[in-house]
Amino acid sequence: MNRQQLIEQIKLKKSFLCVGLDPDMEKIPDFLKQYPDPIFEFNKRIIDATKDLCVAYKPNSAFYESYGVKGLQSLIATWKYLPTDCLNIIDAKRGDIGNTSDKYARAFFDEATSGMSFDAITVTPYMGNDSVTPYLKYDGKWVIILALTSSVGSKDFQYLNTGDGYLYEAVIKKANTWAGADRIMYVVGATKSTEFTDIRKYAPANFLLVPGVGAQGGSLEDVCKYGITKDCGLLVNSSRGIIYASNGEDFADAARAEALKLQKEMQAELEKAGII
Ligand SMILES: O=C(O)c1cc(=O)[nH]c(=O)n1[C@@H]1O[C@H](COP(=O)(O)O)[C@@H](O)[C@H]1O
Repeated sequence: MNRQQLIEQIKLKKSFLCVGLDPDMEKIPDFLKQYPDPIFEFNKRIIDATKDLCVAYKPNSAFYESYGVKGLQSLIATWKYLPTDCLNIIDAKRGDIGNTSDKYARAFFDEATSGMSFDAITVTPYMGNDSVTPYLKYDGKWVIILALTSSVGSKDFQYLNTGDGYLYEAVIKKANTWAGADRIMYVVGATKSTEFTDIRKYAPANFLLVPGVGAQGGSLEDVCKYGITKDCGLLVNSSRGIIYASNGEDFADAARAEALKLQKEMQAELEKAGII
């Protein structure tokens, strides 16, 4: 899905919600465990219940890899099931030397090799240009670079003063030279909403993937106040707040209710910004 298609979906669905698919066997409802692939069954029902309310899905690879071969099978089945009118993001947070990054890019972008071809991947920029550019060789695919994360640990490195601003600012300035706003997004945590004004100085047009609302306590209103652009420019993710709204038989309905609450708030923000 390209930038224009993403913007169209945001306007059509009046939403910039990304649903995080972080399935955990200890948290999914017990009755699903009778199915041959409980994780896929869980995801399938979450997707069915939310697909008209969101514009993106983000499976986090750790929640699949931790179950070994079976987990990867669940991830592939989930990727195949994701609706084509939603951007699908693999949250893999990879970063390695060039030839290794080539392999990671194949793992997540090359269906003929791995059985999966996501639209976008999260990557860590720490190893620099040659660790990121292999993903950009895939036409039309997005690279989502960690800039300022929602985590407490963001202060350890991302806020280091380089003498010319914070390290996270240097990351954005440098990554902007690798590709434009039609190929690169940045991760900025919702818990860092006051920094959005600063980030918009360096990334005025890029979409920002914003995790951290819901379970981590970030405010959607503040994110929009400082981060929204004329094209919206935001994909706000919630994982646990939606998918674990209930662990009973009603889990999909409960997930829908939480997604609907966020979609309504997003609609109001899009109207306030004059986007719809
Ligand atoms: O890259 C991410 O998606 C990410 C970056 C970040 O700074 N913080 C963060 O929480 N995430 C991911 O976003 C999701 C947040 O999940 P919830 O806190 O349950 O909504 C998890 O999959 C995290 O790994």
